[in-house]
Amino acid sequence: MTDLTSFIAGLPKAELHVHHVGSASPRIVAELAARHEGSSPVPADPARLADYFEFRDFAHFIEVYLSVVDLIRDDEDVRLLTYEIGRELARQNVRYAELTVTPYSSVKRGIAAKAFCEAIEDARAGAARDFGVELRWCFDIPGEAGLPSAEETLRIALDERPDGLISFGLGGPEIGVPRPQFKPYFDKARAAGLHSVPHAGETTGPQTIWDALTDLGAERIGHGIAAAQDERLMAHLAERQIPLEVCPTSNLRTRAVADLDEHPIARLVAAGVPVSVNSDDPPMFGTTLEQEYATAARLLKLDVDGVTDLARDAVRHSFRSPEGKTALLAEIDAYRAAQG
Ligand SMILES: O=c1[nH]cnc2c1ncn2[C@@H]1O[C@H](CO)[C@@H](O)[C@H]1O
Repeated sequence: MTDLTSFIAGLPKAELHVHHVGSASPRIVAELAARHEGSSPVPADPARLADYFEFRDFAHFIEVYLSVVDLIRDDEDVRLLTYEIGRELARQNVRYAELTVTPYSSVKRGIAAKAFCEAIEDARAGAARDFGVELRWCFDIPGEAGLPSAEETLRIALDERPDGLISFGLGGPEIGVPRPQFKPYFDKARAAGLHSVPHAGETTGPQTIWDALTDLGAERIGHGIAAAQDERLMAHLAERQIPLEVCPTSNLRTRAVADLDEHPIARLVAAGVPVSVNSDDPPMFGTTLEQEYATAARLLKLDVDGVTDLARDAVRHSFRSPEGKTALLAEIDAYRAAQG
């Protein structure tokens, strides 16, 4: 196992499903909380954060998530947070990451859209220069904030159009937030050349995934684990090669699954559904991308070659340029070959 752990650590990787604020390190969260002590429920002591990040259910997780979002008050906070995410990804040998960013939440809290986009782009340039990691953005609609947030997210995406923006998403709760209502916004985002990557089938059943495919033109599905409850849907995803972005520990920690051993990833893979393995909100869930690879290796009974294939699949499912994909695949192959 130690061998596999160190193999995973050194493996060049792509991360396709990781949230911006959900990637803030405990040190940064605690620092921000200390700055706003008295006005925030978030503990200013990093040692107490683990308890704070203990979630009763998905709704509680979103409540806690938004309390951390509340700590980010200006574009300097955004710049620092984003740059530090780049550092942590690079530490794990992630070369390319699609980061889900929710501009609406920050704009609503008083950061101008232009300043927000400049901050993430500055961090993107800094992360490429200083850490050798390529960051790309998925701007997501926070589902709980409804259609006004969809309107505003689309407006920011199209008016600001930061260089790193490649896709349009939909996050937050699924219960009480039907996907079809967001169709007009996804239509416009897709017409403008953005890829469609909504969350679906994380906390509700397969119908939500069907809706994401039919109404939102999903090219990949965030989570999508409920597909395992529907043979026809799994066959459809396999036939069309529509990948799921699977985040095992997240599903455990938000209590979408009761036990990792009950996680449907193996059933999905057995049905031929393309999957990548991702970390979602790593410090909040007490995980890392490396740990997610190790967990997937255990659940899928993978050896070094199987884990290498997982890394390759994430690159293939990504929206990186063809040259970028070829280069990263070659780097993965060279790493595998050098390990004997
Ligand atoms: O696992 C997740 N599922 C859905 N949304 C999530 C998850 N992790 C973080 N967010 C974030 O929750 C906020 C509120 O909608 C959004 O910012 C979304 O990106």
